[in-house]
Amino acid sequence: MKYDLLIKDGSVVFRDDVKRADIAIQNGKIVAIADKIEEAADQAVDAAGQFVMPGMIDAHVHICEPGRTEWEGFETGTKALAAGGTTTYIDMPLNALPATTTKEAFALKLAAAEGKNYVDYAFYGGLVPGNLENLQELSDAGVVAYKCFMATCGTDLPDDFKNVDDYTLYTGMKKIAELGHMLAIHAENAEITDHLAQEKRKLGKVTAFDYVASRPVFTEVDAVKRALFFAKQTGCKLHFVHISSADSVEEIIKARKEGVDVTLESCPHYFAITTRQFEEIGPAAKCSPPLRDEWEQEKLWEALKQGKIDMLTSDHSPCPPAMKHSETNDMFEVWGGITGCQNNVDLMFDEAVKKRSVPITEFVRMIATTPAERFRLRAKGEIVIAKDADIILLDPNQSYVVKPDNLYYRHKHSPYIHRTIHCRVTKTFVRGQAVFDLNEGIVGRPIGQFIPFTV
Ligand SMILES: NC(=O)NC(NC(N)=O)C(=O)[O-]
Ligand SMILES: [Zn+2]
Ligand SMILES: [Zn+2]
Repeated sequence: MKYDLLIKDGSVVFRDDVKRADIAIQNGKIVAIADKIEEAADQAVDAAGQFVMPGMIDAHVHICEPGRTEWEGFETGTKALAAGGTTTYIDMPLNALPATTTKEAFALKLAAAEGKNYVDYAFYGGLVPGNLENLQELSDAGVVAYKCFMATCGTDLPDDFKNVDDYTLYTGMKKIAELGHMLAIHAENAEITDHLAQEKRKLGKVTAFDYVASRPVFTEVDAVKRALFFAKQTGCKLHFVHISSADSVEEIIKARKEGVDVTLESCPHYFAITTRQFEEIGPAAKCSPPLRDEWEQEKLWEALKQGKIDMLTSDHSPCPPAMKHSETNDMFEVWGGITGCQNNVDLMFDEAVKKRSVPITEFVRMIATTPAERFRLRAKGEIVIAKDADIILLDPNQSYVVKPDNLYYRHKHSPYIHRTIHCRVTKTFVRGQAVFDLNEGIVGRPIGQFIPFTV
């Protein structure tokens, strides 16, 4: 038997342990795992001294194509994902035009994505006021889940995404439950955050600290609690995106114990950047919910160490540089969204595994295994026989400084520029094919495939 690819001598991260092993790949699948595999292969990769793990499944990415490809397109966005160690991503239904809220918009997304992706991908559909009748057709088209905003969205063209009113949230959950689907929620109280922002701006209070103060933790907790209450009424399965506070985590876990089928994600920036650092970095670090102070961040780290964070996602929400600039230094004016997906695996490995001794199996659970299970990407998320060979190599001892030149994004701004990261993704394989190699950069063709979802 001649294999297509052998990955030899690495420290392989399995579900429950890390073991030195060889991995054989044939036709894009993992076909053998053993201490030593002696058979021949077309290609052999020496992974000695490196961790071999499943590629990240980034369940929260905003590719802005079609319609706003000048913000970020499939090609540039997925090169960045591949270079950062992501092998599958789920695209959010907003920032492209039109927003993915009808089957027609879904078809436009699918067509625009064809032949441009370096990693595999699935799509979210949107729940917005007025599209209840479109939820079934989006399910039929293959969306992996639905997404809604309880906060006000940052874009406002006619074809853009709109946040839900209570009626839409409630009836949407009922319908999504009937469809056997899941609703993902951006949970912040729109009315309070909008009014606090207006108050601040009226007083000329427009710094990073003022922006953060306009979106206090309780506005996230409030939205989380209300959504959980609606979930209890409707039986809808929920997933909370980009949770920024330990208080929200606790509410979600409490509801889970009470029987709600609910998960949550958080993002590297909530663990790696504080409000004070946001003030120093400037608009590149603006996002919503905002980056929290040291005390809140420490509580979130505690939650992570206790295994309460189901998954990590990038919330890669890019924009052109002009939108991250304000003539009057008004933090409310600039785009809220972080360009960061390329550094997520190594940054979080550095912060969690290296600096805070989080077990590497826990890290892999958060970046790959749980997202695969929750979004039912059945061929993905784990190094076991018969799964797709979506595999990355990570060198735990290679430090580097993030520089614009290394970034594949359409626009090379990111809050992590100038940051030293003490480990590095060195190779990325999607279904056994190399898409990134540290020495050569992006390699091969855009081989990424759409993963249609069936309930
Ligand atoms: N329109 C956006 O991309 N928004 C995103 N922006 C952030 N997180 O700042 C998001 O996920 O809410
Ligand atoms: Zn959001
Ligand atoms: Zn987002």
